[in-house]
Amino acid sequence: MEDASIKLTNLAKSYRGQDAVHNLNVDVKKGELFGFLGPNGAGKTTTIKMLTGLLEPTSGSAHINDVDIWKNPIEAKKKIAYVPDQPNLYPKLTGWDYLEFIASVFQVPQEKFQSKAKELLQIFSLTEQANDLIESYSHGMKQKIAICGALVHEPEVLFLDEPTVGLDPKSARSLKNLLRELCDNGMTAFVSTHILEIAEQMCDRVGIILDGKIIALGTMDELRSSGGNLDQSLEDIFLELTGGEDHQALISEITDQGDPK
Ligand SMILES: Nc1ncnc2c1ncn2[C@@H]1O[C@H](COP(=O)(O)OP(=O)(O)OP(=O)(O)O)[C@@H](O)[C@H]1O
Repeated sequence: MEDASIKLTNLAKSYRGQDAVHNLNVDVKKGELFGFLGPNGAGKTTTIKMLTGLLEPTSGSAHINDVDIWKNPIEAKKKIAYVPDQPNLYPKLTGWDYLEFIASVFQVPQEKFQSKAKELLQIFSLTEQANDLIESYSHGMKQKIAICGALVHEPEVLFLDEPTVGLDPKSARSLKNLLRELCDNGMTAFVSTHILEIAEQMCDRVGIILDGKIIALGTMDELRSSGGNLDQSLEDIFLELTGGEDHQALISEITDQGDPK
């Protein structure tokens, strides 16, 4: 694929000899909003950590806009932002100071920082709390300030791990709209989520990972037509591919057996 913004080539990780992620080969195009789905323990976080320079692959490579993140980490990390599912923030900084700190690390000019920070705080309804200490923020507010921090330096590629967990519906909607707009303007987003409805609504393409292997990759239409049922929802496709329906049947069986009626 031309213009791959994120390129995984035979990317693999094993923990103490146990394979967690097997030879992944995926290209995500510039400007694409890519959804990365999979059941618990499938290998999503392991993959994202390898792509963001936090976990060294056992083999293979990961490129961000043609820069190998493991061979040239500083250059690659200038291009990316990562919001983990449990962001590590500085509790004794105010929201504004946190954003200013991130912007200074990425050498964002002061004037640009000021307008970008105000815009992001406004989008996520945090303007009034900008001068409060982060330790006083709720879980959702912490999540939102972490997202603002990720976007304040206008990354070329954004990685989000479970971004809507903890967000209220208005903030989740703001995030979806903002991601769409940023990707339409050329940013690439790699988003792991369990919320299939969100992936279905907002992603250009999705990849489904199971036991460390990509088992489906494509647009919603491509996934539906490969399953032979054009009316299928992403939830149906996901459960079918990941064996969720079998588990569901098993759970119902056990529950029914335990039911005294
Ligand atoms: N530090 C570690 N040491 C050993 N095994 C690990 C480690 N981290 C993850 N694993 C294993 O690697 C596999 C993939 O885990 P990973 O956290 O990447 O999954 P995930 O898809 O992000 O799951 P979840 O949706 O539950 O967050 C799992 O079998 C997990 O037990």
